[in-house]
Amino acid sequence: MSTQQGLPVRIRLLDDGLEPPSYATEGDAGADLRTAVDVVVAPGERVLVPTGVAIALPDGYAGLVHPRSGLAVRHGLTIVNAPGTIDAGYRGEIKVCLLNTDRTESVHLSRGDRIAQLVIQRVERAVFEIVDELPGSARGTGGFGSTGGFGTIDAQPAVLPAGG
Ligand SMILES: O=c1ccn([C@H]2C[C@H](O)[C@@H](COP(=O)(O)OP(=O)(O)OP(=O)(O)O)O2)c(=O)[nH]1
Ligand SMILES: [Mg+2]
Repeated sequence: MSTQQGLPVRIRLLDDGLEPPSYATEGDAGADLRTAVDVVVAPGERVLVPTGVAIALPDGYAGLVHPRSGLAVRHGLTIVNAPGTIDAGYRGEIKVCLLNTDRTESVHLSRGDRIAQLVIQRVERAVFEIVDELPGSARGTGGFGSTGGFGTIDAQPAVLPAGG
C-alpha cells in the first residue's frame, strides 16, 4: 500500500529512460520536470524543450510551470512565459520555453537535467458579469507603484505605445 499522499494525477511517460517528475524534498510545492534532450541555450536565445511527460489533471486544477531559482541565479535561465499554464484538458507533451538571460554564457543542459518545476493548483473559473460600475475599494484605481517603492514616484508611469 502506498503511503504517499496527494492529488492523484495520471501521467504518461513518453520517453523511456527519463525519470518522471518528482518532488525533491518533502513539502516541496513544485515537482521537477526534466529535459528529454540535450540542449544548448545561447545568450538571449529561447528554446522550446520537451519534458517527455503528458498528464491529465482533474477538472478545477491547473499546472503552473515555474523556473528553478538555482538555474536562474547561477545561469540566468528563466522561462519566457513564466509561469506556463498547463490546462486540465491538455493531453499533449508538457514543454518548457527556456530563455537564457545571460549576456555572454551559453547554458548547456543534458537529457535528464531538471529544468523547471510543475506546481499544481486549484483554479476557479469565472462567470463574467458585465456591469457599468465596479464596487469601491481601498485601492481604487491605484497601481503601478502607487503605494511607493524605489526612488521618487512624482511622475505618473509612462504609458507606452503598443509594440513600442
Ligand atoms: O509552458 C507551457 C505552456 C503551455 N503548454 C501547453 C499546455 C497548455 O494547456 C497549452 C496551451 O497553453 P496556453 O494557453 O498558455 O497557450 P496559448 O498560446 O493560449 O495556446 P492555445 O491557443 O493552444 O491555448 O500548451 C506547455 O506545454 N507548456
Ligand atoms: Mg490558451
